[in-house]
Amino acid sequence: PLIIQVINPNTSDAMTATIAAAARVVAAPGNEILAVCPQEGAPSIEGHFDEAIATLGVLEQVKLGRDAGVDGHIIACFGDPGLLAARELATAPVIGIAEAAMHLATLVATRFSIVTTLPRTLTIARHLLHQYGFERHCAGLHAIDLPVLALEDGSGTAQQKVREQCIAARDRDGSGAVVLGCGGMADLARSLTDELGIPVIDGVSAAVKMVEALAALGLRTSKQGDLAYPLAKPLSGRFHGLNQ
Ligand SMILES: NC(=O)NC1=NC(=O)NC1=O
Repeated sequence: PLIIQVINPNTSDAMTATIAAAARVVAAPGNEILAVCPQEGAPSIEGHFDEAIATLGVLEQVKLGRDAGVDGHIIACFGDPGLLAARELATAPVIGIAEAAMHLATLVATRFSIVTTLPRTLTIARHLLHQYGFERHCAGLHAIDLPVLALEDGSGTAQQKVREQCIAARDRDGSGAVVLGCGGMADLARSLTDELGIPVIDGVSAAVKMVEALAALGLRTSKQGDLAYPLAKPLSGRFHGLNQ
C-alpha cells in the first residue's frame, strides 16, 4: 500500500477536506491519502502573488512528506505552484493537478476546454498550457468569475456556474473534454461527466491515479540534472534547512 501526500497549497481547511475526499474516493484500496496544507500562507490562491506565497508552504510540506517516506506528492492547486522546486526536493513523484488533468484530457479528446475561477487566473492556465506543451490541445478557457472560496460557501452558486461554463464550453468550443480548473471543484467531475455526456476531468483524482501508476512502474522523480536535490548551501532565517 502507498501513502500519497495531497497538498492543498491554500490554508482553507474546508477546501483541504473537499480535496481529500475526492482523492480518497479514487485511491486504490489500502492506499492512504495524507491531506495537508501550509501552516501559514494564503487562504486562497488567485494570482501570481498568491502562488509565490503558497510555494514556500508547498515546499515545506513536500520536505515533511519526503522525510516521512510518502510514495508521492500532489500539488492540489490549479496553478501547480512550486512544481519543479518540489521535484528537486522530492524523491517520490510530484504531480500537479493541472498537468494531471491536462494529460488525461489529451488521452480522451483531441481538444479540451478549461473552466476556472477568477478571470485573472486564466493567464496562469495559459502559462501552464505553454509550459506543458498543450496549447494546441486547448480549445477554450472560461472563468466562473467567482473567487475560489465561493466553492466552499455552501450556497451552491459556484457549482452552478461551473456547470453552466462546462456546458457552454462543450457547446461552443468544439472540445471533447473539459478540465476543471480548481482544486475546489474536485467533487464535481463525476456528476458533470454523467450529465454532460463528455469527460469532465478533475486534476485531484487524475493525479492520485498517476501517482499510483508511477509507483506501480517503479518510477520516481529523476535526480539527474535540474531535478537533482537542491545544492547544499546554508539558507538563513525561516528557510534554514529547507534544502536538506
Ligand atoms: N485557478 C484556481 O482556482 N486555482 C486555485 N486556487 C486555489 O486556492 N486552489 C486552486 O485550485
